Amino acid sequence: MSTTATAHTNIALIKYWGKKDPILNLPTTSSISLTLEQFYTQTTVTPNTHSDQLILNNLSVDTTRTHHFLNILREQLGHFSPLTVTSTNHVPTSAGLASSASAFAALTGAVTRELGLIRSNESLSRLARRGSGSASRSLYGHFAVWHEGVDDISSFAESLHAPDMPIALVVAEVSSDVKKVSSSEGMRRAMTSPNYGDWLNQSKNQFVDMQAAVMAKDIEKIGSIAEDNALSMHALNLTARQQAFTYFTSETQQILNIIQDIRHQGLLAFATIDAGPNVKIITTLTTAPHVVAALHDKLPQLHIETATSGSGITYD
Ligand SMILES: Nc1ncnc2c1ncn2[C@@H]1O[C@H](COP(=O)(O)OP(=O)(O)OP(=O)(O)O)[C@@H](O)[C@H]1O
Ligand SMILES: C[C@@](O)(CCOP(=O)(O)OP(=O)(O)O)CC(=O)O
Repeated sequence: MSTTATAHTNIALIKYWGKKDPILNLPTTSSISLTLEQFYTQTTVTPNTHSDQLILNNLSVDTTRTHHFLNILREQLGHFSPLTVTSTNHVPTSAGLASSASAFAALTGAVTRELGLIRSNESLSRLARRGSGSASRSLYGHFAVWHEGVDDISSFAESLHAPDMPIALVVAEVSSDVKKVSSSEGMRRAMTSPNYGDWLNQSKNQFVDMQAAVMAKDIEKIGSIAEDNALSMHALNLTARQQAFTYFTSETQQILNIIQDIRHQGLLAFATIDAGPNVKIITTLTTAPHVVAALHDKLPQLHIETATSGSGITYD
């Protein structure tokens, strides 16, 4: 007896970068994301008689975070026996490409189904949030919104019910090495920046503007707001009072410069960056090949993949 679920990663256009409650994973801001079709996690859970185990990409790996999360699910859903979690990430792990988002969404779905429970995606999003905040948004396809909320009940994600649009995300993979500063630790440091309060206010306005841009299918506006939001998030890391840091490498900066150049040449291209050096370029389906060509022209070795809007959680 086993159950399999597949969830796609999502890229935040309005970022989650700070926790008002680290135990419940309550964020300091509401966030908006785009789910990606080409990057996903497939997870199978099988009961065993020994202990929780995680087999990730065919390797037996450290189970601490998974075990901790399964215990939260036991608390919330009722006791269940130890599980062998067999998971494949079709996305680099721990490289700021949101493997934890698809991972914890898929795990939440698989466990709930295995227990024979039928829960709404909203309720699953609240559970997934406890594993990794960004996972709350990965239950949904296309554009999702995670409402920051004030407690466990009110902090959930839902679909934005956005219209279809020809949006694409060009992922420039600078490095798939495991990052040195985890998202949780990065947020903790960023919150010590003297600019953090201003960032919260700015994010509130950008959240409203982003929703309007998404509903208007205005990809240029979506890109422009997302780039502003992301760059100011990374400015917090640099200005942290405690252990200031950056996820940027010289290649990250080079890619940002190329994006600026091609934008001046008239191409629709805006950058967003998460907890790692990789750059995701928001563009249109027809412009994406030109963005890829411009990047390869200057950086021939760069690993690039183009992603499109993806679907919500599915079960086998
Ligand atoms: N398929 C999986 N099943 C269970 N746990 C996973 C899986 N994939 C990743 N994880 C857990 O998530 C951690 C990676 O999460 P982390 O938030 O640090 O990085 P990320 O998700 O790649 O990047 P981001 O900060 O953009 O979300 C891994 O160390 C592992 O504990
Ligand atoms: C920069 C981000 O990608 C941060 C994601 O952080 P995580 O969701 O990985 O953090 P934890 O809740 O501590 O697991 C922005 C975002 O996805 O909103």
